[in-house]
Amino acid sequence: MLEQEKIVYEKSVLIGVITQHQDEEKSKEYLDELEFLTYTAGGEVLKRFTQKLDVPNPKTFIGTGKMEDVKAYITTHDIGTAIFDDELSPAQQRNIEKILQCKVVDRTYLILDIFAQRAQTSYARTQVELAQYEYLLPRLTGLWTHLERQRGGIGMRGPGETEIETDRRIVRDKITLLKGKLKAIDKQMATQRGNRGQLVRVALVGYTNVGKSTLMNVISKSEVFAENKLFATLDTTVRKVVIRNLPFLLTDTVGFIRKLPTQLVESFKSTLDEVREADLLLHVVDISHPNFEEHIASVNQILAEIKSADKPILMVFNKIDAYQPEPLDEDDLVTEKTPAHYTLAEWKKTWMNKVGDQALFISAVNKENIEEFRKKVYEAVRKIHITRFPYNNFLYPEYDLYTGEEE
Ligand SMILES: Nc1nc2c(ncn2[C@@H]2O[C@H](COP(=O)(O)OP(=O)(O)OP(=O)(O)O)[C@@H](O)[C@H]2O)c(=O)[nH]1
Ligand SMILES: [Mg+2]
Repeated sequence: MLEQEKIVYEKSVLIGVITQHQDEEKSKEYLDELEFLTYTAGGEVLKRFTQKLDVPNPKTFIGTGKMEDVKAYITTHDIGTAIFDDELSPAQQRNIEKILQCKVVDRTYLILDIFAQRAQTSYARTQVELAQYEYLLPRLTGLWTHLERQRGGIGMRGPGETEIETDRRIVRDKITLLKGKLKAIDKQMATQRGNRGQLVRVALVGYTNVGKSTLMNVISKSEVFAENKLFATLDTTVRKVVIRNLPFLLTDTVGFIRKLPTQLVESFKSTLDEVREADLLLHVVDISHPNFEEHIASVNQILAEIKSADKPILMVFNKIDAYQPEPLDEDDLVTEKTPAHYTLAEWKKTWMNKVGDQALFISAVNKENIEEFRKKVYEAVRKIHITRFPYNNFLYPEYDLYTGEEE
């Protein structure tokens, strides 16, 4: 059902809108991210279209004139997929497909497609499959039936045409089946988590591609798959880590993203349970990304949704090696100084004011400040550990920098 195959980069166009809630700059940021998603899914973007819109057209999302432009471009450039940044209703998707005569996918489906491509374990695959079927169910009639599904590529790694052409009942049965299967695995995983005993649990959380897996590798000396694409990690990895005799469990989790499809949040319940059941969260941030503050906000929002926002959290600002403030000439009295101009020192101060000493700045790749990172993690874990094992409290002295051997 889920196919993993190497594909040639498929020619795509992106379509986004500028609205009251989403100005030109924001719209550009979203499209940058959508382009990265497209690349991750195996596509290349030849052109972006944007339109100012107060309310989306109920039939075709964007207006008729703009649609003509898109169609002309698609025809002359042999475009395989039109990718919309916003969620399309099933009817909109069908209408647009009829007009454009190419595949039409939205951000949600693109993310589902990437997840399908990357799911490794049977658990992750089941979760993705369920999310795909739920996405497909309201869209069953006539979806891409005029296109050859055999060609593969973006959006084609989902349930195939046989299911689509038979009837919804089969899909519903399949959904029930997958839900049952997941429930069984969830139970099993809950037991497994229960069996891990009383060790302190620490979870790496953060936006996708911030360096969680890289950091996991650095601190646990393990080999977790990391790469410069979105959603490199779909399956949770749990490692036992020991810092100065102090053992704890470290979990690497799936990265978060804006507009995370609700189907996915739901079906990745067990993955998120790892976060929910953690004692301490390491919120990793890519400070070199121009929108890192927004990323923090969306991660915090998801943490709140899964009722994990009030756990102890260490803010780990990663990729300081790649951070570059926008230059601001000292003589320039016109340009207003914005956070984009902050130096690293200014960011440190800002975050110190916000969260005290619960913020640190590192480079996982260059191993900069890793010693301080270990110290902070050690101290935070120790605090929790000694409430659980008060009798061996003396085993874990204050971490003192620059002495003692590293684990
Ligand atoms: N410059 C720089 N790049 C880094 C650093 N840490 C990680 N990266 C790079 O960032 C990319 C993403 O790293 P991952 O560790 O896969 O990120 P992740 O947060 O696990 O990503 P997902 O699993 O996709 O959510 C890789 O190309 C890393 O090499 C760092 O400190 N500096
Ligand atoms: Mg990862």
